Amino acid sequence: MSQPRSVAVGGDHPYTITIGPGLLDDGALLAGTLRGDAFVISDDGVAPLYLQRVTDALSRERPGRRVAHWTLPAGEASKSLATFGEAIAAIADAGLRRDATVYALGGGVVGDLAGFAAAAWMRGIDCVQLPTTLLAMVDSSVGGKTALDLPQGKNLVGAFHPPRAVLADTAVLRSLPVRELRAGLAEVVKYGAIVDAAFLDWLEAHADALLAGDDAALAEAIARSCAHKAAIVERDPFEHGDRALLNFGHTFGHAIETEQGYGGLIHGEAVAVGMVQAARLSERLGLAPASDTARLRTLLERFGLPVCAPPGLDSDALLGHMRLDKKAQSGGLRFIVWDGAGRARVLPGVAESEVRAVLAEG
Ligand SMILES: NC(=O)c1ccc[n+]([C@@H]2O[C@H](COP(=O)([O-])OP(=O)(O)OC[C@H]3O[C@@H](n4cnc5c(N)ncnc54)[C@H](O)[C@@H]3O)[C@@H](O)[C@H]2O)c1
Ligand SMILES: O=C(O)C(=O)C[C@@H](O)[C@H](O)[C@H](O)COP(=O)(O)O
Ligand SMILES: [Zn+2]
Repeated sequence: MSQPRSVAVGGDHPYTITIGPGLLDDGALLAGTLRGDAFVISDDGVAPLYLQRVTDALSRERPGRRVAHWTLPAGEASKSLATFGEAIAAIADAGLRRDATVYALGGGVVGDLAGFAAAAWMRGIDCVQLPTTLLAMVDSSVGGKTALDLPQGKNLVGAFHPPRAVLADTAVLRSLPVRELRAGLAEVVKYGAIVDAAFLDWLEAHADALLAGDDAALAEAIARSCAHKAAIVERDPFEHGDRALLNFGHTFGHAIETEQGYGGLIHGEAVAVGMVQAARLSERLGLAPASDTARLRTLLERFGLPVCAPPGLDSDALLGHMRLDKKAQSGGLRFIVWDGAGRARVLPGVAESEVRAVLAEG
C-alpha cells in the first residue's frame, strides 16, 4: 500500500491535508484533533458505504466519547436553508458542546453544509473534512469556504470556517460514479488553467490513466491540486485578492446551476462549460489566443465534460444571476479571465454586452 502524502495549509489556522488509501479506518488519524464528542454528517449515497467504518474507527480510538451521526439526502438540492435547519436541529438534539467535532463525510455538498453547520453552531465548533468525491478531495474540502445555495444564487449564504484537518481516503474513489469522477477533473483542470500550464501538459499526458481510475495518477492529481489550492488560500484566506482566481469559470457556471434550479448540470460540469466561456470571453477581449481556448476545450472534452451551455437557457436570466455573483461590485461584473493557459487574472468592469455575446454563442 502506498504511503500517504500530506500537504500543509499555513496561515492563522494551519492544518494538514492527508491523502492516501485506507485513511477512513485510521482511528488515530481521524481522532487526531478530536477534543470532545464526534458528530458525523454524511449523505444517503455515502453513508451506506463508509459511515460505519468511520464511526467504528472513532469509537475504537476514543472509547469514552459519544460518536453520533446524521444523514442528508444526496444531491445539490440539499445545500439549502431547509436542510441546514435540519442539520442544526440534529446537532442540538445530540447536545453537541463547544469541544465537539463535526466530521463531514461525503462530497462537496456534505462538506459545504456540514462545514457551515459547524461554523454556525455555538458560533463555531471544529470541523474535519473527510472528502469522498474527487471534486471534494481536490477543492471543496480545502480552504474553509462553507455555503448554502438560495433560489436566487449559488453559495449566497455561508462562512469562512477552515477545517481542523482534511483526510482524503483515495480508496473510496473506486465506488465513485464516473460522471462524478469527470466532474472532479474539471476542478483539477482549473488549477492548470489558472496558474500552472505545465500541469495541463501533465493532465494531457495522463488523461487516460485518470479516467481509468489509476491510483497513482489520481493521487498525483489530488496532491498537485491541493498544493495549488493550499498556496492560494494560505496567502488570501478571505478572497480579498488572488483567491478569486479559483473562481475561473464559476461566474458562468454558477449562473447555469442557479438557472437550472440546482437540478441540471452538476457543479464540475457547469464549471467546465464556464471555463470555456471564460476563455472565449478572454479571446473576445483580445487577451488570449483562440488556440488556448481550443486546448482547454479539447482537454475537457477528453474528460467527457460538457463544453457548451445546455440549450434553452435565457441570457437575461443568466446575466441576472451574474449580477448577484459575490465577485460583482458596484462598478459592475468582475470576471476571472486569462492571458493564456496558466495565466489567469481578475478583470473588473466587464461590459455586459461582451458577456451577452459569449452567452449567445452557447
Ligand atoms: N467549498 C468550496 O471551496 C467548494 C469548492 C468546489 C465545489 N464546492 C461545492 O461542492 C458541491 C459539489 O460537490 P461534489 O461534486 O462532491 O458533489 P456531491 O457532494 O453532490 O457528491 C456527488 C454524488 O456522489 C456520491 N458520492 C460521493 N462520494 C462517493 C463515493 N466515494 N462513492 C460513491 N458515491 C459517492 C454522493 O452521494 C452524491 O450523490 C457543490 O455544491 C459546489 O458548490 C465547494
Ligand atoms: O475556494 C475557492 O475560493 C473557490 O472559489 C473554489 C470553487 O471551486 C468553489 O466552487 C467555491 O465554492 C466557489 O465559491 P464562491 O465564493 O464563488 O461561491
Ligand atoms: Zn468550484
